[in-house]
Amino acid sequence: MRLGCIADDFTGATDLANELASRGLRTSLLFGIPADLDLAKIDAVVIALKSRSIAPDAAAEQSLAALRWLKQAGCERFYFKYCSTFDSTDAGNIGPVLEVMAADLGVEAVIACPAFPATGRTVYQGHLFVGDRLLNESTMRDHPLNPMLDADLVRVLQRQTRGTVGLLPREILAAGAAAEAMAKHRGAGMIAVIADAICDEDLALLGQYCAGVPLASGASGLASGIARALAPPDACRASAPLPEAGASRCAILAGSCSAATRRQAELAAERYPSLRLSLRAGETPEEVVARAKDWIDKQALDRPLLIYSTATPDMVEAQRRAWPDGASAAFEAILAEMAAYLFEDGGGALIVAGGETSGAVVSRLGLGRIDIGPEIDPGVPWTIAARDEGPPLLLTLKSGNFGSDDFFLKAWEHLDD
Ligand SMILES: Nc1ncnc2c1ncn2[C@@H]1O[C@H](COP(=O)(O)OP(=O)(O)O)[C@@H](O)[C@H]1O
Ligand SMILES: O=C(O)[C@@H](O)C(=O)COP(=O)(O)O
Repeated sequence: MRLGCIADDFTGATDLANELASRGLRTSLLFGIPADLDLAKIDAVVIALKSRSIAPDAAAEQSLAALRWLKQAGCERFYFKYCSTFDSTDAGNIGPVLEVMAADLGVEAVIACPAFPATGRTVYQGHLFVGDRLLNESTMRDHPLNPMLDADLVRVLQRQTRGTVGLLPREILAAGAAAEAMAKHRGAGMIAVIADAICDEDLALLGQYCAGVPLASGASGLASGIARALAPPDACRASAPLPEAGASRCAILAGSCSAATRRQAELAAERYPSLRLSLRAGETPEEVVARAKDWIDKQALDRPLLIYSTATPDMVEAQRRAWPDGASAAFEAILAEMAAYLFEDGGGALIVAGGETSGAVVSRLGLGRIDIGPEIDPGVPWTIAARDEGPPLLLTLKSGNFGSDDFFLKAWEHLDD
């Protein structure tokens, strides 16, 4: 049974592929829809889209194209991966994408569960917690693109869908009555059902149910539960060894303004040469790129460089006042140019922090697929991107809110092991 997955951003896609690989599924991670691919030895395919924060129609259209490609590639079970903090707005894009995928597969009552206990995301009575806080009381309320102001996921998803959204409470799951309850939801014509899960055992139970139906959705925690049901019980992690990074460049490019990345960047700035980016009033992104290139040219390349636009909510607000015309998109483009300047000709090791930022960087570098390597922290592996010419690029796409405070330091230590 081959699993076909669509992820709505690039860090989410590596997180998902990392979980599937750690359950023993031989997983291929593709950026966009490939022209062709040999899937002979592949158990799971993840297509990464940059569809989280685009217009809902475009997200639905791209996801449908990916779903059709996965079907034709022999996948029989499908998974839609979104953020464990349910990043979306009242317009979408979780609801519109779910509806279009469900319609294409002819299914109702799709499970939606963003729980990922390894990173503190749990769902209880349909409410999403980040650590010990409700979602709307967590730092996600200040996200620059998708501020999350409501923790009641039934309500949140209902605002994004035409069909009705229901709830599968933990009590029913724990009593082994999920299949029966879901049959009733399907009979009632529900489009999606938010499922509770507060631990990996809940996700294993939910995964057993989801492995038997065509479509499920959530973060990488539920995908791991599904992989657990699909993989042989004695399977071990299916990931690639890291090749030598070589003597070439190392850099951290951070565009995430999430709390974890702010702490990580602060610590790394004490250790490595660092450049904080900002857009002054009246300045063009090209001028910022030129300044940053000058700075890079003056650095020795024997230590990682940190280049970041990471900022506190107050700084983001001030930045938007100084540069009201799309500062977020501009920083994505600037960091993508930095990646191209440093890594276009292959080789080296690059960490990118932030989902949208990763999408911009990977697209600028023209990477088509990567292999999953060893895990650094929950949800964040090193990956290996083969290039047409020269040595591969070692790449980490770090979700904004993932990783310990010393993540950036720890990631390089992995390469020295
Ligand atoms: N100083 C800043 N001011 C305004 N927007 C910023 C700033 N720095 C980064 N951004 C933008 O914030 C967004 C962060 O999103 P993303 O990269 O997905 O991070 P995360 O993984 O934390 O969600 C990006 O669009 C990025 O360009
Ligand atoms: O599920 C998660 O939290 C991550 O896999 C993810 O999607 C993170 O997105 P960003 O925070 O935008 O990097």
